[in-house]
Amino acid sequence: MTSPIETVMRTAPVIPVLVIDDVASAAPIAAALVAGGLPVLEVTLRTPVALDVIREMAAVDGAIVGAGTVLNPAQLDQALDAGAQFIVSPGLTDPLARAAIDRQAAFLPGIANASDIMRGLDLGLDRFKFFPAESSGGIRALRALSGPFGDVRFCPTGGITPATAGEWLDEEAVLCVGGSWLVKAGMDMDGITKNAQRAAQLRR
Ligand SMILES: O=C(O)C(=O)C[C@H](O)[C@H](O)COP(=O)(O)O
Repeated sequence: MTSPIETVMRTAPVIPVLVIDDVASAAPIAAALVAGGLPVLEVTLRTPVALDVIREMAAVDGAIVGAGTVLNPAQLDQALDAGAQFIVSPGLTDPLARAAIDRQAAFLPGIANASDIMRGLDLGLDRFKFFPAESSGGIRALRALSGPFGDVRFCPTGGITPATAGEWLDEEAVLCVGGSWLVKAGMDMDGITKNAQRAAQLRR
């Protein structure tokens, strides 16, 4: 059976990683990304308004909104209460993983090495964010990890660019990639939609 997080990972080739400071921009940005063909959105809990941003974006037609930078069970619960449909963490801790499993949340924890993956497998998890992807060894590291862990699938994130995303997506172990390049401060909505359109065409 396809797990809820795998369904999210297979929905679009690229997950925009969003750091939004201004709640008023949330719905227009989400709509611009959805219009460009990227409905899966990761709102990082890096700004004080992130939970409000999740609420606003979750109300946008077609958007599948998750929370990123979720570090502990308290943040997990806040994000789920705000309407997050999936939960992303830069790492993997027992308390967070157990809480995510307990809440039946679609959960994408970060891993960077074999030991992280093994802890995840022990908890029953086999879909991971590979973070930080480029500085942890890039595609060569991912291929090496896929040897012993052939059934594990990844969303590499961290250092991925429009120029390299396609190479990552060519890897069998990669279901999608994450990146912050789609939305940067000062971009207008047309620019965001164009970025999304280019990224959406990267599907294998
Ligand atoms: O805050 C978090 O927990 C994260 O999710 C980290 C982000 O995924 C990366 O910072 C995105 O990496 P870039 O695309 O290289 O900017």
